Amino acid sequence: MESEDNGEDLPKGWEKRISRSTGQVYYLNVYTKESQWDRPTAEANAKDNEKIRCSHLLVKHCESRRPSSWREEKITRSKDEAIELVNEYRQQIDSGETTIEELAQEVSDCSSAKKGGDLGYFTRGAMQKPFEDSAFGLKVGQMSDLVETDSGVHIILRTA
Ligand SMILES: O=C(N[C@H](Cc1nc2ccccc2[nH]1)C(=O)O)c1cc2ccccc2s1
Repeated sequence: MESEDNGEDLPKGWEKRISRSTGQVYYLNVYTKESQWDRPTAEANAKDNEKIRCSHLLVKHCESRRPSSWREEKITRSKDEAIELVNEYRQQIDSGETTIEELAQEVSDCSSAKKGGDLGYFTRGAMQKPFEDSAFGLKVGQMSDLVETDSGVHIILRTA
């Protein structure tokens, strides 16, 4: 017998949602962000295609894979200077003076700067490994320490 929605708790890892277009109830796997119409009967598993969402601030330097950005045609700062800058930005965020989204819009050398550094949802395998390892190690709402990739020096905020 299909278990009616008699207010019974959902199996772990599922959330009940209402479709904005049809008003129908559907169920969201909170790990993979996949959704389904049928009421789940088993725990959601965080398959290896788990999706998370992050925003980040990137400061490139002369050794970056592509030492150019919307901000600067030719980026010449040294890696050490980039690290110093990111540490300063981190302090401004930690002090509450600004947010990573606000700061990313002004100073991030990634094209995601236009969207406050939002990279959208992604699974493992999508981003450079050091970035992925840091991002998937964060809890939602948590900010990373400095992360170095071939692109430059990042601060990451996991948003979902
Ligand atoms: O690789 C990108 N941008 C590069 C810089 C960069 N390198 C990264 C490495 C890891 C994560 C984000 C990164 N952004 C660039 O502009 O030179 C991306 C931009 C955007 C924008 C929106 C959503 C995803 C992405 S990934």
